[in-house]
Amino acid sequence: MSKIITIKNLTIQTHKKNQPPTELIHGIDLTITKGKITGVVGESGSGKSLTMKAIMSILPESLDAHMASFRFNEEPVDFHKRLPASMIFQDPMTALNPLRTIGYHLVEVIQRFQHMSKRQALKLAEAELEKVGITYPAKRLKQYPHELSGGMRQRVMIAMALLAKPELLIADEPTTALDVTIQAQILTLIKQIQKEESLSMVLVSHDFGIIASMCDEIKVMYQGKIVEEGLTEEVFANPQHLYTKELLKAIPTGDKSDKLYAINHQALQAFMQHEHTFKKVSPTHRYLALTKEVAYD
Ligand SMILES: Nc1ncnc2c1ncn2[C@@H]1O[C@H](COP(=O)(O)OP(=O)(O)OP(=O)(O)O)[C@@H](O)[C@H]1O
Repeated sequence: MSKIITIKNLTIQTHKKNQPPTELIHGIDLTITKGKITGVVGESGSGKSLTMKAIMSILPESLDAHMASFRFNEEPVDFHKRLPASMIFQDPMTALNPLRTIGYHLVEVIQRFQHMSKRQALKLAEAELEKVGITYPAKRLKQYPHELSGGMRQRVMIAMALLAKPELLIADEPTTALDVTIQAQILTLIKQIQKEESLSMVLVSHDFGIIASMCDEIKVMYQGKIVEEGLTEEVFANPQHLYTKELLKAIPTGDKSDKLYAINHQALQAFMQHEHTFKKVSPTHRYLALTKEVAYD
């Protein structure tokens, strides 16, 4: 299967004046398969967002990224260059200007990528809003971000991301801020768009349930490393890394009497302190295994 992204040995560290650097991402190799949805799952702080921002070349200035190589569509590229990729974030409000209408935002993106009059661009914007399931699109174009619901704002973000004609779409916790019903609607929309256009996509979430239901492949991140990766059914049916097993136990079953499962970080910490190497389970499934057998608990 061809890869849209192949990164070798990505390291991200802080660089602050008069302070020793802290390494946040510890030399990961990352591949994203073309035309599929890849899920990146892990708890808050595991490094999911930083890794995605490194792909998009939008890391904050206080951080340095290094990589041994970076390929886009199997071709080497300079990783400081902006790729034909779009990213959707958890909170659409931070990406939308509160003083500008929805129409302004959409026209701005359209005119950045296509030579078109404002009138033509507005027509295209209206059609795009309809495509992402927004009712009364002509009226919405004249409204301001705060006049729309959270779910609708996220639909606008998806429309904006698509109007940039991306070859890769990265959605970073796109539904975390939404309530459950709206969450399901947005996920269905994302899946539908991905299928229709065979778009290459990355979905980032701390929720293994969402990742398992949406994605073709999974990468599990923990403490700045990918600790397990494989096809969804492989990782789900046959988890290998202790952290993956813990995440799977933590998926809520929907049963009200269910107690929230607390991940056993103590055992994990002890485990992670030992030396690791990747071990293959299948050509597509591998995990970070202890180099030597040690008792860690
Ligand atoms: N600008 C920064 N300067 C210093 N440390 C940072 C910076 N941004 C993120 N970090 C740290 O890097 C680690 C990884 O952060 P990252 O945002 O990638 O995590 P995440 O898995 O996406 O979690 P979340 O869902 O909470 O964003 C965290 O420990 C975080 O505190």
